[in-house]
Amino acid sequence: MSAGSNKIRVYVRTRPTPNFSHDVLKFLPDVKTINVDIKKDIRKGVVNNQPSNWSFKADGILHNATQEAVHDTISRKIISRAMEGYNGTIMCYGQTGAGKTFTMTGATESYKHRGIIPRALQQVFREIQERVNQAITVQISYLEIYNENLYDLLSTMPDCLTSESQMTIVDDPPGVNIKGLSVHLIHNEEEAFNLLFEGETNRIIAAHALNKNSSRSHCIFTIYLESHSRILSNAMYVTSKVNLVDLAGSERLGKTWSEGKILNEATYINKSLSFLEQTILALADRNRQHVPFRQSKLTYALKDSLGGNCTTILVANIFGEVAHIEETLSTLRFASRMRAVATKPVINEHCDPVRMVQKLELEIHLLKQELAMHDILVNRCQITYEPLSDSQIGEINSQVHQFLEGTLDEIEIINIRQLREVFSQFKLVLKTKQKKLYESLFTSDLVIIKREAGLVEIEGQAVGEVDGHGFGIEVAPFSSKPTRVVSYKSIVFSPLFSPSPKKESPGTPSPGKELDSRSLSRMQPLVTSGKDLDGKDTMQREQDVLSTDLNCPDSAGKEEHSRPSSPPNKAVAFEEFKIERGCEISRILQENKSILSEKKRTVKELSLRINNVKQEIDVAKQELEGKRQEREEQGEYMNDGEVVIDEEEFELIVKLKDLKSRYRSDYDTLRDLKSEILYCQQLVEQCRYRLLTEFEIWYNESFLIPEDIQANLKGGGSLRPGLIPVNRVLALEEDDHERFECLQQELLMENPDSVSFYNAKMKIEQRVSYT
Ligand SMILES: Nc1ncnc2c1ncn2[C@@H]1O[C@H](COP(=O)(O)OP(=O)(O)OP(=O)(O)O)[C@@H](O)[C@H]1O
Repeated sequence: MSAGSNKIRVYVRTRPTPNFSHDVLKFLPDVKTINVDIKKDIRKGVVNNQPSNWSFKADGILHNATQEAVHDTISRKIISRAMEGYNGTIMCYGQTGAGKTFTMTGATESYKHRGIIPRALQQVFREIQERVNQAITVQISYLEIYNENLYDLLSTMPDCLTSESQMTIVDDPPGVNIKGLSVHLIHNEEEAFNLLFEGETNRIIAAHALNKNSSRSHCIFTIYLESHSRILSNAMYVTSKVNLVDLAGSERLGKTWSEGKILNEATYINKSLSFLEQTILALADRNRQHVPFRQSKLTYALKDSLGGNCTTILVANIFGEVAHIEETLSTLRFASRMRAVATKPVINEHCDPVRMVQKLELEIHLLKQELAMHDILVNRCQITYEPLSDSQIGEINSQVHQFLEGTLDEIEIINIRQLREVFSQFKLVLKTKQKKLYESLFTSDLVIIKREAGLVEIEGQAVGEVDGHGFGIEVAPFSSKPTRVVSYKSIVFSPLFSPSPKKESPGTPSPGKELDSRSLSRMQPLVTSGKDLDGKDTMQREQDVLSTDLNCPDSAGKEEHSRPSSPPNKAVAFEEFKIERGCEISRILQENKSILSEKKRTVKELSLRINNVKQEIDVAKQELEGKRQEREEQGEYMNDGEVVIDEEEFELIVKLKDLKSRYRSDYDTLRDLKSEILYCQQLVEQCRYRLLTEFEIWYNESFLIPEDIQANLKGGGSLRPGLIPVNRVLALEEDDHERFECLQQELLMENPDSVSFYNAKMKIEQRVSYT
């Protein structure tokens, strides 16, 4: 959180003196402007043409101000903001003896004259008491920079383990830290003051002419604050640090009459202050890319405070006597430059990982309770929400496979975790399939493609074979299939009820498969089981054929002809039969044969086409394999884990897919056509059988069975055609005929339903006897 961009604020504080030069230093009524008017005779050695009037701007002038006023004006607000997470820095700059230490620390022997540090510490603990909703911890450290060396002013404390040599300045974003500097946790004012005074005692002080207690070093007293909310259970907390800096006095070496060690110190002090000034100049110059913080320990240690994310205030301590006007001018110039430096205070907010985990755990616990209550209300008590075990994941994997195979209708979703796992398993299956499919494009085995597509595996078979049943294109000729060869001589009588074709016979179209209805409708079955193709039942069609025969114009005439003394040649009679009495059956047979041969021709053409496609597939696969090898030899391009192929290879893959699609389509057509052919063959056979049977009946009746017996077989007679075996009928004497008639009547009386049974039995016997 940023509080916006600010400039370093500057306050001028004067050391009270009865000899204050009001003529030279004039504070304007706005209490922000200082005019310096130096009379030429005051500035000895100054060239006359140099300016002798200056005007300096400050954010406030604390002339003869009390310690309390100084604290109220300068440090109170910084401490308050530090409690909220903003860093703050207060620096005292000025010539030696101008009152820097007095401002910062104050007179340690006088409570009334205590400086900013003790007052800040007091304010911190008072605010802690007031901020009951915050748990604030306070720590302090006290660093001294003397002759470019770092010293821990609190290292003499019992709990301090740091030695001087271990301290280094570390630029550790977002701030600078003094590694090795002891930081002390304090719980109240008293502990804080103890440490302050301890530090003051350890401060290196060397007396010189201007200040008998002159501090010859830069001191940084730091207060560290960390604030957590007592109300909110969130894991956010703020930290801040307040640097209270008492710089060593700027001085003119000649003026302080320093010599020896003191002179050496003064050199260091002036050097570091000079670097501080250069740093300030660099910070104030917006065009400067580099700010030389590291050229002195002081600037490096104050890197955060100078132009960082910190509220910074400079106290320009001046000693307003005429004798110190040059130092005063120098201090005011420095202060003016400081006012040009921008700072950007930012709240230091952090997240406590431990508290965050605790908070989230608590929230999870509460949500689980809510969920459990919800499940009880909707009768889902058996549901658990723990992470899935390996066996549960395995079960989900199995369910997904069953679902995809169709053996499982649906996967019951019980919770989000399970749902996510289901999707994950689907993804896994999909990726595996994709990988296999891709690989299959480069294999020479067509079988893998068919398996992926859910088609029948035809590995090791000739093209056109189905499941190894030897249904080969141009491989297994139809003639090799068992066909019923009906001998002209073997059939002598037509059964009223011929055996029905088996429903599941190879030649019968499989259920759900539509045959070529146009060509099949032209096929004319003579005998089928139940209903035939045009909806007539078997008995009806049988009667139609018989009636066709009876209606034949020549047949009636033939009956009128006188019977020849000896039976004619059967072959000649058969040819005659086909033209006359059996003309209709013969015509149907010829039509069926013609349809059959047409379908066989189509099969032949289709087989040739399939073989050609197969050859094209083989060629395409060879080319694709060549491309793949070439790609592997030249090194493969990868993109997101996928192999990149060139356009030619892609076109080959597409072509191969197209050819395989055509192959599958033609293959399916061929399979259906083969079923139709087998069915047609059955019809042709049935037709042929019927023709021969009818001929035998006609031939027997016309030339072999005596006429008196035939009279009994006709309508109104006691015997019906086919009821009695011909050989037996022919062998019966008159009495036997009567007895047989009686026996038959008895049997029919006893069991009328036995007619069909005896009828069929007799026909078989008749056929055997004629054979
Ligand atoms: N505002 C003041 N009111 C009363 N006495 C003061 C004030 N400012 C300074 N003094 C006195 O002036 C003397 C010098 O002050 P101080 O030690 O604070 O100067 P300094 O700037 O810190 O000098 P140095 O840089 O040498 O340490 C001290 O004895 C101090 O008590």
